[in-house]
Amino acid sequence: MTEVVETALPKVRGAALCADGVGIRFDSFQAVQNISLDIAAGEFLCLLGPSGCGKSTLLSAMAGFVTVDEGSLSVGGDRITGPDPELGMVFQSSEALFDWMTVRQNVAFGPRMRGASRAEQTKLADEYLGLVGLRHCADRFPGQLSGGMRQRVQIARVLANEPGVVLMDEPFGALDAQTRQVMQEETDRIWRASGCTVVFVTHDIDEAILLADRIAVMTAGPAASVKSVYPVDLPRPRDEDDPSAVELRRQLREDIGEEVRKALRDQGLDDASRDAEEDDR
Ligand SMILES: Nc1ncnc2c1ncn2[C@@H]1O[C@H](COP(=O)(O)OP(=O)(O)OP(=O)(O)O)[C@@H](O)[C@H]1O
Repeated sequence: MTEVVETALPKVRGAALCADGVGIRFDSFQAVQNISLDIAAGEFLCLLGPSGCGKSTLLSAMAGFVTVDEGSLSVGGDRITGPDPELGMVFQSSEALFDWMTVRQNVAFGPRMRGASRAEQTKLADEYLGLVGLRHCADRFPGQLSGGMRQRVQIARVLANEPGVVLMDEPFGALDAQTRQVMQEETDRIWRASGCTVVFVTHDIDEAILLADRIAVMTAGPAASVKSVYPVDLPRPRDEDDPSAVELRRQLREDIGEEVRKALRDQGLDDASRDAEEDDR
């Protein structure tokens, strides 16, 4: 059980994120095309879609790491032209942490870079470590923590920059099933406490139903776009056995299954496509 320290953190106000007709190419390869999404301030949006459709590419463009070739992306009404303190990214791998720094130094890194005083750095780091339930680990090094704990440090480090939007690229993909479940519950709690807007990429339909306000399903690539957007009108914390959750899971499986089969057919893997169809039945 995570020991969560009550904090006096001000609610960080989420920022709205808007994609307007976004297209991204790698040389002559059109990865995504005509993506339009209006994500409200404080909303939790999950991006689901077949493997290789362009979820990470879109998320990286939202983070300002990848240039948009058509259309535009904006945060809080300002066009995204590169990395921006308003946009925080949590990666799948906790290798993103600095192994030679203590947990506290890792979380204080952003405030230090923006010139906060030493006392303010420590205060912010401890506040956010409290929020993710890891204040007691502040003096340890990342290598001394479990995978789930390292991911919580990553989340605290991003939140210490007080971004309006947190972008998460399959952050729990490398964790075992049990730790993953704990992290999903933690994410729900941390997101509500922080008030940030979250865009969360996942392969996992159940994870999306557990966390999202809305789920955007992408088509198979190349030139992937948004196929459908599902609101998740279920009370939190979510009950996966709620009949509405069961029905939503069925719809999402069908919707994504169609795209996976299309992708397999396009790759000439028709036998695999037939097998996938049979698995769905
Ligand atoms: N730097 C790059 N150069 C060339 N092609 C790229 C580059 N990055 C991604 N792609 C291609 O763009 C497409 C989308 O890749 P992306 O990683 O965004 O998909 P994804 O939906 O996140 O996949 P997965 O679910 O398997 O992680 C793929 O065909 C990939 O090969």
